[in-house]
Amino acid sequence: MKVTVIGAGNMGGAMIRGLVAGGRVAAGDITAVAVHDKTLNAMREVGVQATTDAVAAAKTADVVLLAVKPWLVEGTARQIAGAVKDSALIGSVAAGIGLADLVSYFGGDKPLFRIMPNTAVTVGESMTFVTAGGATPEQTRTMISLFEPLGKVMEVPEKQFDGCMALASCGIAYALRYVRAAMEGGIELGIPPQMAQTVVAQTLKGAAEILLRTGNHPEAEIDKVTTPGGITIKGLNAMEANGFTRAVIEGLKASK
Ligand SMILES: NC(=O)C1=CN([C@@H]2O[C@H](COP(=O)(O)OP(=O)(O)OC[C@H]3O[C@@H](n4cnc5c(N)ncnc54)[C@H](O)[C@@H]3O)[C@@H](O)[C@H]2O)C=CC1
Ligand SMILES: O=C(O)[C@@H]1CCC=N1
Repeated sequence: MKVTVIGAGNMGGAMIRGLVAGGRVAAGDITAVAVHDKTLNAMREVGVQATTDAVAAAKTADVVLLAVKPWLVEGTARQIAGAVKDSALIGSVAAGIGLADLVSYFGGDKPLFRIMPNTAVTVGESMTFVTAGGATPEQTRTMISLFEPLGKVMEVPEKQFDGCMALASCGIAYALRYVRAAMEGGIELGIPPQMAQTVVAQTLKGAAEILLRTGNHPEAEIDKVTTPGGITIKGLNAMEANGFTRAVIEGLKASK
């Protein structure tokens, strides 16, 4: 299977590295399309082919993934639309570009996908969403299987896509901002920054593992921590008095 990724920046580059590490596609069958020499060279170092010629790279591909900024998707799509094979799976990771947009660029007779990973593709722990349009179940399975080595994958209807993107693709930044805030609090409490970072990251990892392994509601797990009259409930109440939950909800709702 030949995979062409157009745009090898933060997300495209991370996906390519993840695909190579995932091993479901041979590095030599992956082509990165980029515009800058530095990016082309970085991609060649990963072992994939690299070119500036999007049309040529699209022509031979079984899967084409668009990973340019949203405002460049239409131009890039229209540039390659006549070149892609009829059977090629076409995916876009661009925020805000819907299936209807992709149909208008490529036509309605192609297997089209919206794909939304997050930057944890770099460590094989992405939360990736896939929405298919005009694709057979087998084609959808093929697209999903490409991303499975990069983390967890969920197929979702398009109406859930933007909410999922806010929770996971933007959400990884929100989780990291929590880490930064916690580190700053830890430093006030006398913990050195690097140590605070390790402590907070491991604590988040532990919290995430509890939820993923048990499926328990977070509040059930919080109850196990909050000793009546103890110190955790004082901390939680002080955080809520300062708008913690409200700030998270408003931030997610603003992510569109
Ligand atoms: N950064 C993230 O966490 C996520 C980004 N996305 C989506 O991924 C897409 C790319 O975002 P980033 O990687 O963050 O941006 P970026 O700016 O890091 O990468 C885009 C790359 O595309 C290249 N490019 C521009 N025009 C090109 C062309 N005609 N041919 C080939 N390459 C071209 C740029 O030089 C750049 O390297 C966006 O549409 C964004 O919505 C989706 C999920 C998460
Ligand atoms: O901030 C953005 O627009 C992109 C899409 C999801 C994560 N980063």
